[in-house]
Amino acid sequence: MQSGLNIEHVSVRYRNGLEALSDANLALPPGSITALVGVNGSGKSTLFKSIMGFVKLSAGKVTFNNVPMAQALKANQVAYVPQSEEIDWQFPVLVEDVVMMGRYGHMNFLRRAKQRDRDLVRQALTRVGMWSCRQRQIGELSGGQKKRVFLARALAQQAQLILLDEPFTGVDVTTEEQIMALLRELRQEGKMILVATHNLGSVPEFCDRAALIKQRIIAAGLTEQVFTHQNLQHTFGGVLRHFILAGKELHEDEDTRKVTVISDCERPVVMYDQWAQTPLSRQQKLTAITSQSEAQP
Ligand SMILES: Nc1ncnc2c1ncn2[C@@H]1O[C@H](COP(=O)(O)OP(=O)(O)OP(=O)(O)O)[C@@H](O)[C@H]1O
Repeated sequence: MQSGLNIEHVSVRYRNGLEALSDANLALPPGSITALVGVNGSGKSTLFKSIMGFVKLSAGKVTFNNVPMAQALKANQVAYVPQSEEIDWQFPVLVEDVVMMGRYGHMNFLRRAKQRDRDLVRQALTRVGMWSCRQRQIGELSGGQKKRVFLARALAQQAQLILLDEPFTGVDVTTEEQIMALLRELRQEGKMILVATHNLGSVPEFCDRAALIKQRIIAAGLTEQVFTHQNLQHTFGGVLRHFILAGKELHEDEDTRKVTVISDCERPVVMYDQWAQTPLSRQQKLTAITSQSEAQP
């Protein structure tokens, strides 16, 4: 079997009888960032919870580097950054204490931090640009700052597999780009990252792989192979909007290439002709979207 994360034939049925995941299969190789994309209620969080052992599997198994997931979790190899709504921000705790929680699994039951733990907390907070906020209460921070603190906790944990549930919700473009840059660095270091996101437009920018989910994994693999119009349409059904821009609406010269814009209402995916050919810059994307709205009265 391949090293990395392997999810094989996993099904999850909640107590109310709803089958949120059905025969899901997904593999994450070392040194990769995989986007997990699907509509609300398609099973993204349930998939995370089944990796973390928070829900009982009704069928299938999850392994990490060829050992059962429970063993990998015990060895602190997995960090989970949940959706912001799942965290109690009223809980009075300092930023540096949140990050130190990433070290708990490496400490004995007395949870007394050693110098190495403190060094890793400092390095992690510095890396996400939050060291100067270390003495602040977590609840006082902005949405983007909170996300960075939770990312720092995952860094301090030195996890091999990092699960991020909607890391870009409520985050400005600068913070989004900082988070993406950090994730790329982590990929270089050989880590595996699974990111649930509704931000379709950012997926080709930083995810080398993608998995489309709708109770089952509809398609998974290299982003350019998975992120096709047909697969996205199947995943999003009627929710998806799709425009093709060409001719005078797009070009003032003889360039005949088309731009395809696919959106589920957050940031759209923009493809210039054959999409793997020419990734567009942010400015080009904005221009394309503006041209579209001007072109459609
Ligand atoms: N604890 C639970 N008990 C019963 N049903 C649940 C429970 N948690 C989730 N569900 C249901 O399982 C399905 C999948 O939910 P899940 O939270 O995994 O979706 P999601 O893709 O993460 O959605 P979103 O994009 O809105 O975060 C939904 O129909 C949801 O209502």
